Amino acid sequence: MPGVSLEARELSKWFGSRTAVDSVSFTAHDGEVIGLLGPNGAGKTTTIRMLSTVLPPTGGDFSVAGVPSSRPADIRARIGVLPESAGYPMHQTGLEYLTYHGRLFGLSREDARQTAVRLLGQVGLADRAQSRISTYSRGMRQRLGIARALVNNPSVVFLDEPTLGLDPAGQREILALVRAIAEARGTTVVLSTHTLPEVEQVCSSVLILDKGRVLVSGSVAEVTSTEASSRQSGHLRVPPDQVARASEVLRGVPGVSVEVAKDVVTVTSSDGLNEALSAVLDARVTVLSFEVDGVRLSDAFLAMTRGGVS
Ligand SMILES: Nc1ncnc2c1ncn2[C@@H]1O[C@H](COP(=O)(O)OP(=O)(O)OP(=O)(O)O)[C@@H](O)[C@H]1O
Repeated sequence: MPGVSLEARELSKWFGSRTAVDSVSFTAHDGEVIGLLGPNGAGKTTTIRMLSTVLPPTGGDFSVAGVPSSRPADIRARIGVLPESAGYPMHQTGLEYLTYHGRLFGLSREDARQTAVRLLGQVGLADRAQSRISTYSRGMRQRLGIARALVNNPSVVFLDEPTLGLDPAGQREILALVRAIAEARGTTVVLSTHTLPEVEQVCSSVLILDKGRVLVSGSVAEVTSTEASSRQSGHLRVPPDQVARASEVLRGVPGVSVEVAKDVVTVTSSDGLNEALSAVLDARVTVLSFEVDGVRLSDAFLAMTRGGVS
């Protein structure tokens, strides 16, 4: 069983009378990629800023690799951060930049340089090590930022919207990198995003925030199955001359809503679809096919935040 790398207990932050984060609790393990998901203003960045010791919590506490939040300097030695909008010294090369940060963490000149070379290789920037950062694309700068977050070999890495503003290829590269960091190094990655498919692709667990509160947390599979059990849709294909009969029968089943497009009848029910299908068969309608939708995390998220996502 992997060890606990991050534990937040009732973490809260108020700005004046505004509650940005409200009693957030969760646990993350070594090698886990945990997605912080939520609409604008949900409290994702504030949560990351507290966990990375930039902002003191108003209430609650947390620990990183067993180090309590009352020791922020020791926590900073064990974490890496890619902030939402990271700035870079454009005149430096990638190699100089990472070497400098290695030195800040107390590495010798030679160790810092070796670490920088290794990390540049890991993030796919080996061939641009000697180029000035000003010549890097946005995706390359994000990868450099991730390399910087790994300089001190952290237990936990926080990535605040790492794919924001990247094209699909750039997004894919970052997500592959996130996966590699968690798998190869056993690092815990906390990744905040608005982009739902991103969580489905790369995260093992998810924390959905809305208005500062945790709406739901758990593995991606658990969160989607919670939603799946509460609402299900299926697509019924029948011969064209039986579509009207099928939809009439289905409209008579309690709790079922029906939409018809050509010869496909889409059935949605909060009580499962067995009763709807039985009613159609009892009415001797010929069923050519019946396909139940898989519920995606995006459906769960949209249902839970009532559409509050861009
Ligand atoms: N320094 C601050 N002073 C006052 N209010 C703040 C401050 N920082 C954040 N807030 C408020 O806290 C709430 C949560 O903001 P936060 O930036 O954490 O959300 P978010 O989920 O990261 O949003 P986004 O996806 O837009 O980045 C918002 O209502 C925001 O206006």
